[in-house]
Amino acid sequence: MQAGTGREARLDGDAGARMGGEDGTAPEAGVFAALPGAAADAPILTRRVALKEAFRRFWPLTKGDRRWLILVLLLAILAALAETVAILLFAQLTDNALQKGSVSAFWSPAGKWLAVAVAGAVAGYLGNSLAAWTAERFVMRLRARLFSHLQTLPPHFYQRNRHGDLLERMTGDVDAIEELVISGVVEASAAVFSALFYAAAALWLRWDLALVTFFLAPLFYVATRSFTGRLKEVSRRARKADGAVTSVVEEGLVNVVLTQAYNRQRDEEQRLQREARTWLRASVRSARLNQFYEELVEVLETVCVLVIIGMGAWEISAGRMTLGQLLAFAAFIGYLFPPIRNLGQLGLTAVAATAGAERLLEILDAKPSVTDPADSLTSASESSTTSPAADSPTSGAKPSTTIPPAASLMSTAPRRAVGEVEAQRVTFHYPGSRHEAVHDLSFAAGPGELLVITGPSGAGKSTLAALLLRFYDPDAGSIRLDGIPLDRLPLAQIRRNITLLPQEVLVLHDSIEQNIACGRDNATHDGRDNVTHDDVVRAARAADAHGFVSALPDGYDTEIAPGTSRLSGGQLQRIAIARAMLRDAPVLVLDEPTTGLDALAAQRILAPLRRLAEGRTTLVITHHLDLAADADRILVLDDGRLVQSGTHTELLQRSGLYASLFEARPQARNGAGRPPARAGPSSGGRWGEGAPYLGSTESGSTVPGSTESGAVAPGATESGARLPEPW
Ligand SMILES: Nc1ncnc2c1ncn2[C@@H]1O[C@H](COP(=O)(O)OP(=O)(O)OP(=O)(O)O)[C@@H](O)[C@H]1O
Repeated sequence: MQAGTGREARLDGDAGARMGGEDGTAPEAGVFAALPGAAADAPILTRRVALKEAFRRFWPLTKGDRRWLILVLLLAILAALAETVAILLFAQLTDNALQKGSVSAFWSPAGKWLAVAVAGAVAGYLGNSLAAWTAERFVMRLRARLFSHLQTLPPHFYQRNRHGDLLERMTGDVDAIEELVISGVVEASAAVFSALFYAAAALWLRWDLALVTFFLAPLFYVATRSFTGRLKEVSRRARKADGAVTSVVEEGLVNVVLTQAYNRQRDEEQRLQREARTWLRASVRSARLNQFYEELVEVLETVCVLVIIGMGAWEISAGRMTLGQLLAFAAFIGYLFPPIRNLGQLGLTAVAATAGAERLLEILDAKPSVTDPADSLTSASESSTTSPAADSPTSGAKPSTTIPPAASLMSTAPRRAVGEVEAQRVTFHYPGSRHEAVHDLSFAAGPGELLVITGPSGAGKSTLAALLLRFYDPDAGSIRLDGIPLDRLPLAQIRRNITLLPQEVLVLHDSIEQNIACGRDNATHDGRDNVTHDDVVRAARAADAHGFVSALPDGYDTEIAPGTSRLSGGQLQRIAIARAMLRDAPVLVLDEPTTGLDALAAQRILAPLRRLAEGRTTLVITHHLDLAADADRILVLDDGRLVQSGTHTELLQRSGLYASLFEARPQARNGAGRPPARAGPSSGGRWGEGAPYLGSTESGSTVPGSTESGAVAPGATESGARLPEPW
């Protein structure tokens, strides 16, 4: 509940200018001044927000706590009233007890003074405690609101905005808004009431002297006004500088391995120093401005006090005033200064907080790229008879020929889809980019089918995965699940039925058990509502993860965290497979499941992947063409277009991109380009199961040279040096 000087003291000079360009953060406003809602398409843009608008946008968050705010105000009024009465009692004591030297005249006013002081102290204590509680609740609510909004924003929003800056917005800027909306309102109201009481008491004592003093009040106003503009600018830059420093620190921590491996410590330190210098300049400038303002107000107060004492001396000498009255009058005027000074300071704090408001509104105004369809519940019956694609504004596709009854999928209740996936003439470009990442792409896949999607880097494979999960809607064409366009399905329903295994295994900061359990919907971070330990172990066994997890000292309770995982890439991949097993969705999208794994580790995840894919519609995005050999169909993409489709054998027979990619793969370049034979009945299925060097499985077969615990057996290396054959 401080008037904000402490926070501003951390602010900076010219961070904004730098951040606009080189370091990839939000540019200054000017030509970039953004329309509300446009921010998801580009780095967050700065839109100037007036104090009134900032207040209007955030005030609704106080709903539910407004009665407490009123109580805080009443307590503040009570405390100010107690202070006023105490000063009057002090005047009484001076005149009746001190000046006359009468001890008997001391007790009554002294007793009253003590009672009033205690009442004031209780009111002050309760008021401040309640104010702090309300303020923190506001902060929690605002942070939750921001966090939940951030979670709806599309992947490119995070690619284009620095995480550190977003973190700073979630912390520093949220605090600034609290100072504006809660502390600001409470302190300003308390200051107004205190000022009114003291002014009224001063007028009551000597209205003529009081009026003379009040004439000096505009001086305070002028002083405050002259600082407002400058402080707002410095605060705006400082908030950005805070974000830049946090970003550099966060990126430094994430990239610590790169930093150490490439001896980049000095570069990183210099980067931090550059941002810190910018922050330092703003911080010092802000502190100087605030201090200058404080000192100016002190001088003005001294002028006022000297005027009062001068007038008081004249009045006492003329016998028109007692010493007690003069002291009380001086006290009231003296007490009047802090609330007035507070009001001025609060004005500056509020102005500074608008810089934080601008940064938060930029996030809140960024729109998710996709939302739940408004009519997903009501249109269930209609969608079973006509093609919803026909009237979908985003769809340029022809109506689907067969639309199955879809009511179950259209409902928000978790229902299992059959798993028919169909893309119809899908075209898409990323927001802010002119290049079409996917162009006129069509394909279909059903349960039990394995589709491999391959192509050179940048061909649009991962984009297709993003479209399938409906992170984005196509610009033209449609993607359907069980015949229903994705944009007609609730998002939760799509993601319940289509599981994505992204390239990079995503890990929660939690136990391995929870990292697997979170695959099931509503399995909370710390609760296991609908997942038992046995479920987790079963999934881990099927993913060939149980062995190495059990071998860890803390087993399933072993804590892992993003970026600091104690597990190898292959082990993490198997945790992700166990998670997907538990999720048990009818459609699977595997984006480069073997990325970053050496040949042996890649081989070890094939069997669990095969078990995972069983009976599901599986789309595997991969450069790893040995995975493609057993696919039912291979789609070859190039520059967003489908250029070839067929089985491995068919595509090899036709010369074309697939054959070139297959020939160019590392194993082929090493002179071992023999395509793996399609698994026959004896080998038991797809993806090389039954190959002699296949990784160990929970059923007990063991890979030569490797152990289930992840340890490397004698004579073999993790890099697969002993791998007998290319696969
Ligand atoms: N967020 C984005 N904003 C703009 N363009 C993007 C974005 N993400 C990808 N692209 C572009 O879309 C095209 C397809 O990218 P995509 O990541 O889908 O390729 P890919 O085939 O998965 O590549 P890789 O095999 O290297 O992962 C590329 O030209 C890429 O530059």
